[in-house]
Amino acid sequence: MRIMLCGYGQMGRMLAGLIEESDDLELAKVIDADNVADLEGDADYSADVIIDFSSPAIFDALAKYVRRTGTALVSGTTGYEDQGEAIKALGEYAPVIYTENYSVGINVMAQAVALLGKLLSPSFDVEISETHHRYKKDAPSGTAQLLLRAVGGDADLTYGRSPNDGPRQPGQVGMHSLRGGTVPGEHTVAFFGEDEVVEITHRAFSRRIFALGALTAARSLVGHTPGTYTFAQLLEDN
Ligand SMILES: NC(=O)C1=CN([C@@H]2O[C@H](COP(=O)(O)OP(=O)(O)OC[C@H]3O[C@@H](n4cnc5c(N)ncnc54)[C@H](OP(=O)(O)O)[C@@H]3O)[C@@H](O)[C@H]2O)C=CC1
Ligand SMILES: O=C(O)C1=N[C@H](C(=O)O)C[C@H](O)C1
Repeated sequence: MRIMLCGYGQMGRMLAGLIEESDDLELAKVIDADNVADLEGDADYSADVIIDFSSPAIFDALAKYVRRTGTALVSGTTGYEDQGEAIKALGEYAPVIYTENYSVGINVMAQAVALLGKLLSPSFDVEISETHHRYKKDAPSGTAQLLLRAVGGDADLTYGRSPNDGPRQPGQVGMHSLRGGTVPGEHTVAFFGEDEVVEITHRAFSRRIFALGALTAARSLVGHTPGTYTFAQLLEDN
């Protein structure tokens, strides 16, 4: 399977290493900030799939390429205003998957959190916290927003605490971001009740889980007709 990588940062380089080590994968092209123009004109790198871990800034050029060539797209880039909705719309032209997190653990945690939200709301207050490495550009993380959707939170009611905020308002969901060191990604959803707390945490010990998840999605996506697929659907193929 021929893979075009968009973004050659921490994720892009890890994916390139895994492609190099594998027998069935081949690197067709690398697009980075300095050669985005390579996507334009009549360029076609005969890739079976594009894997994108870059920046929302690439979206227009990438979308044009997908519409023109119909190449399957696995996208994990976060920081989009609309959390990937525009990427998902490319499903009209190619098989597409967008998720803010390609780990199996977060996929299952989102389902667990949805159940806890249903069982514990509205009497329990919900707070979401995430910790990432010092280089991460966006906050809150895409995964924190995925978990907020899962727990049934309303984005208009999210807040971060500051000194004069006063008491916590009913129905609000706290979103808290910590940045430092080399943490690949930690997410906690806490449900605070009267004299009790339920917490569920996912810790990534390496970016490898995201890269392997993206490759699993890519292998599965390539056999599909145009459309938008979820990570859960593609995992079922394995
Ligand atoms: N869904 C998931 O499971 C995961 C998602 N992510 C997300 O993936 C993205 C990348 O993460 P990571 O690799 O750690 O970040 P890095 O900052 O290490 O890498 C980003 C790469 O994208 C490049 N880039 C920046 N702007 C553009 C552009 N306009 N066009 C093409 N390339 C561009 C950067 O180039 P340059 O260095 O020259 O600026 C860099 O090579 C982030 O949004 C992150 O949140 C990360 C891990 C897992
Ligand atoms: O930037 C990262 O590193 C990560 N970003 C994703 C996010 O924003 O949720 C996924 C993972 O947590 C790592």
